[in-house]
Amino acid sequence: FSLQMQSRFDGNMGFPGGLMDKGPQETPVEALNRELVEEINLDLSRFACQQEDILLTHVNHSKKLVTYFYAKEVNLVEFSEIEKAVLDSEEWGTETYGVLRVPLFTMSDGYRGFPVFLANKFAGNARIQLLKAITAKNILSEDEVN
Ligand SMILES: O=c1[nH]cnc2c1ncn2[C@H]1C[C@H](O)[C@@H](COP(=O)(O)OP(=O)(O)O)O1
Repeated sequence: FSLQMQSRFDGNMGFPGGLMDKGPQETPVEALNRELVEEINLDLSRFACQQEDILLTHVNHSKKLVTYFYAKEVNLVEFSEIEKAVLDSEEWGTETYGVLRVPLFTMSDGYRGFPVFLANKFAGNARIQLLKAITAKNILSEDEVN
């Protein structure tokens, strides 16, 4: 398994995505697909997210924000193509500062690998979203994550 995140302009780790445009003109999944093109140059003809890819909805009362988290499964060849396309995205170097694979293992010292990665700073609730994706997609069990 591999799992893609990005380093953001603000120094946080996060997932590609963003806010919906104001007004009724786009649904959450349409906004996501628009942001995926802007931030990671995703080929929507092959990899567009669908409503059924939704994993988590979260309400942030203090920020008056509802976040929707979608996870799309692809094979390793596709994953690699998606990674390489990021360098040609419109927002490379402005919003998107790096594309990264999350280390989905823990080394024999019990710390290096995934635990070290989790010590990063994450945008919004991206850390919770990451843990949800890992258990929902059966990459690690809840016990292993804990
Ligand atoms: O990966 C994320 N998971 C959850 N929330 C996130 C993530 N990345 C950003 N955010 C939060 C942080 C901000 O409150 C908003 C908007 O983020 P941003 O990327 O700056 O949005 P735009 O592209 O400017 O629309 O979401």
